[in-house]
Amino acid sequence: MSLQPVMTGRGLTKRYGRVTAMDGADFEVFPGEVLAIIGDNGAGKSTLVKALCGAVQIDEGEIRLDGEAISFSSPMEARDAGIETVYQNLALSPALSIADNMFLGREIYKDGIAGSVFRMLDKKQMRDFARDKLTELGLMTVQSITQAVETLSGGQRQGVAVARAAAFATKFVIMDEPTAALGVKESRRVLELIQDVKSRGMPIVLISHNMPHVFEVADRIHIHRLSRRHAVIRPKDFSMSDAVAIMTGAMEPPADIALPEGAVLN
Ligand SMILES: Nc1ncnc2c1ncn2[C@@H]1O[C@H](COP(=O)(O)OP(=O)(O)OP(=O)(O)O)[C@@H](O)[C@H]1O
Repeated sequence: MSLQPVMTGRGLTKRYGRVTAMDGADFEVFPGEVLAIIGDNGAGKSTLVKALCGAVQIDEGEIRLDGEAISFSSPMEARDAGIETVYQNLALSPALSIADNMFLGREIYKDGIAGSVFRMLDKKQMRDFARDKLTELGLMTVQSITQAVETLSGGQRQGVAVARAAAFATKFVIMDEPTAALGVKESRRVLELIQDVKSRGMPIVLISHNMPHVFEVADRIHIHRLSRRHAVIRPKDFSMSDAVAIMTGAMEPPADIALPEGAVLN
């Protein structure tokens, strides 16, 4: 049996009035890999991942999840299907606790009438789950799970966002510039987290402008150029300057899309 992609996009097109943000873009992510997406400003990377996670609706093309054609009308639907997104601007509520943030929008209610009628939250279960997930990823350095997110450092907040995504994703996690706002030490921790999440078998799609970070963690690099996929390379086959040259059009892209071992494209 060949390795099948978790998600594929074919001919994805998105127009905003006269601007074509995505123009026949292809995409695929396979089980167990970190797929980085790079491209110049305005190349259409964000539009692509927004289409994959239901935040943008495509005008043309087809998206398949585990081989089934899907069309998410909201990020909530993509989340329900097992695709979690960690946004650059951290979609956390600062005033809420770590545990409450982890369960934002998917709170656990108490059993019986207390939950079904009076909508009482099962705070203990949520706290225990949040603590377990943060501990699993080596993130329980915070004093308490009931601590407000606004009291955490940028790196710790990013940790909570990654732990939340890793805890609930069943298909893959999308990370949009997860290290952009962080210092050197905090970025390092996030890169380790990416490796940890990958080692649990969860694929990651990582948008980043940071070439050293991309080359450190990616198994494959999807290069986006002029609103579509231009190339897919393996970091071990190319240098960072080659990747940038392909991205800017200064170097011809390789003829073939690099695939994980054992994978075929239909
Ligand atoms: N909501 C929108 N309305 C109008 N134009 C848009 C919208 N979103 C994106 N665009 C345009 O589509 C193109 C692709 O944008 P996109 O944000 O996907 O690029 P990007 O590769 O993620 O860029 P960056 O690296 O700067 O974040 C750009 O020309 C952008 O101005």
